[in-house]
Amino acid sequence: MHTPWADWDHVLKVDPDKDLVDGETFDDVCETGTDAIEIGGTLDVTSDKMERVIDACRTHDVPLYQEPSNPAVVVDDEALDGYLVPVVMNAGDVAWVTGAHKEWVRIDDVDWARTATEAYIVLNPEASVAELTDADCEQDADDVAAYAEVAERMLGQDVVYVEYSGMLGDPEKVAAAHDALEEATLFYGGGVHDYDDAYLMGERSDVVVVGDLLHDEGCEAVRETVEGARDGKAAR
Ligand SMILES: CC(C)=CCC/C(C)=C/CC/C(C)=C/CC/C(C)=C/COP(=O)(O)OP(=O)(O)O
Ligand SMILES: O=P(O)(O)OC[C@@H](O)CO
Ligand SMILES: [Mg+2]
Repeated sequence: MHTPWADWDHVLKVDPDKDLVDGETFDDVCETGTDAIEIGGTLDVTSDKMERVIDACRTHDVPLYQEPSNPAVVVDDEALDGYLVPVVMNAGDVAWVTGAHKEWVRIDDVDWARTATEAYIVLNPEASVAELTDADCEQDADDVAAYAEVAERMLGQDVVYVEYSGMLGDPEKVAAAHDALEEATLFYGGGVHDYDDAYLMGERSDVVVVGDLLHDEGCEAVRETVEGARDGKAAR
């Protein structure tokens, strides 16, 4: 699979279980200027909710990826540019490192040409993803850097994802992950609510991921984060 994310500054994570702001449509979502849409989510995600988002986005030319939270919700749809499958480096339950992945590969016919993984380092203990995966979120900057290096060097990961979902993360820890990587792309997601947050994380990562803001405040707010991520990266 080629690595389109190498050119991205910003990704919008659409939770299929959450509504858009009143009056906004996926046409507006696709016009925010984001570089790609990841259809993700943790709780209550079903494949028909996924399909609804895919159908609403398929007529636009924004790259569209599914980030499946478990094998049962993987949607087989040519409208998807591909799948970005999390591997949770600091999960307390091995199911979220290789267990679910083994089951997916055992029962499904995976399209490896369109499938890549994201080596997640989950750092917000309040996030659903932390609870679901029993993640050990107590990681210092040198721990985070070491996980990033293991992901790239030992596990050959192209994407490392520092996940603070629901809160703005510690910039030092994000920078530590970024400094530990040679070729791999660092995604940062969590609590980005405005231009300044996006700029701050754009300076320390390669791709800024925005999720809840879309559902809480809408597309204009998201547009601000696209600018902030771009400007922060350009200032590096
Ligand atoms: C092997 C396959 C096909 C799937 C398993 C993939 C894995 C390891 C999933 C575990 C991590 C996970 C649940 C990722 C889903 C995307 C994500 C991080 C959603 C954000 O969830 P939160 O923001 O914590 O939840 P809410 O915002 O919904 O409360
Ligand atoms: O919802 P937020 O806090 O923006 O986080 C985005 C993404 O990292 C969630 O997986
Ligand atoms: Mg969330």
